[in-house]
Amino acid sequence: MATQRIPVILVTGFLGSGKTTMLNHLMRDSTDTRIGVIVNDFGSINIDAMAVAGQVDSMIPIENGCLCCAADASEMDEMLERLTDPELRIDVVVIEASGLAEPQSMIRALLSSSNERIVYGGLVEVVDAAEFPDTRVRHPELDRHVRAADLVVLNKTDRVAEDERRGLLEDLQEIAPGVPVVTAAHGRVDPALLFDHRPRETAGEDFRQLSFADVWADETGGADGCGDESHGHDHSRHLHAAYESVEFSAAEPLHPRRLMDFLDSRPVGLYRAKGFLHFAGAGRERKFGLHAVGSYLRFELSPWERGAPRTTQLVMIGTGIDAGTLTKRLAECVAAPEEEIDETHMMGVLRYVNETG
Ligand SMILES: Nc1nc2c(ncn2[C@@H]2O[C@H](COP(=O)(O)OP(=O)(O)OP(=O)(O)O)[C@@H](O)[C@H]2O)c(=O)[nH]1
Repeated sequence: MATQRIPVILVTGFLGSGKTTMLNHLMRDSTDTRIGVIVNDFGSINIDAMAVAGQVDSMIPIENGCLCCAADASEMDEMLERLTDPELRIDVVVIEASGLAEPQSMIRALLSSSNERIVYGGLVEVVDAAEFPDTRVRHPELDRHVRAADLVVLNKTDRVAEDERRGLLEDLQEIAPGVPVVTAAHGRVDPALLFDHRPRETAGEDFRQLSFADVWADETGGADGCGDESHGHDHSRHLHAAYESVEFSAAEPLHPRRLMDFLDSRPVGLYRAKGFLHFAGAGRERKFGLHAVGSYLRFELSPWERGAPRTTQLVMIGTGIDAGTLTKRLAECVAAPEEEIDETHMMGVLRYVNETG
């Protein structure tokens, strides 16, 4: 008899490429599908989980680390066990990996899962059209990630000119011949590309017949860059081996001008910053979502949740960043109670407010 198994889809992509944005779009656009989500944040404050919460049928956040390493098969199994509890009636599970995860390690963990209620549903790699050429130079291993994908989403096409977009499509075809690529702005892809609107009858058949050999095989010589002694991996080749995260929280509101000074002179190694800001003065009534990716900076405004504490929570991710200096500089952005802060102090911030966000 055919078994009805729940597809598990992996969403990977470098820091800030738009994974959470796409996930939120998918959830908004798939009201007839019950989606369970596992969100893996690299830092210890769950910014991504906060951005996804409320839209999803069930979610398990995993913070501080990279699922590709944290998840040996049994750990991954435990999380999937919870999400695939028949009582939750989940149709599809989406795992949003951290921006530094190794896709192939995650595929391997999924394929070796002993959970009989799931089936590997494929890998979606989100590519940041604006940043990819530079990021690829710094991290040639991204090519391997693209090759592991079943679908590549070339996101942020609104940030590149038409000829750049065409050039990127050609590059992606060269890197991963035959892997389908869809272009998107703000992660708006058709959910049907990722999952059926109703649960599929798999009859034991995988979405894509990936074998262990596929997962291990790679043009770079067979390794996926992951693996401890016990299964022959070398974690030092993982993207996240070179990155570190620094968290900052403050209960007291920030001075908007000092915060902008900090952001304008952020160290080059600080590639990604995200979180929520609580400003003193004219901006105090709104929650400012902060997103920095490379040189890109945006604030997304939203109301503070009723009854929720107004605080600042930030995660910064980069290479060669000095935690002590960053924390000290941010602490200096906290406004003193006697400081007068008016609209003019907010002007630097408002230049980066996302009108569509
Ligand atoms: N202009 C533009 N901005 C985008 C697009 N997609 C996402 N963004 C913005 O890019 C920033 C990062 O997006 P996220 O969805 O948080 O990226 P992510 O891949 O989940 O980030 P990490 O989890 O930190 O790796 C946010 O400010 C988004 O609003 C897009 O297509 N165009």
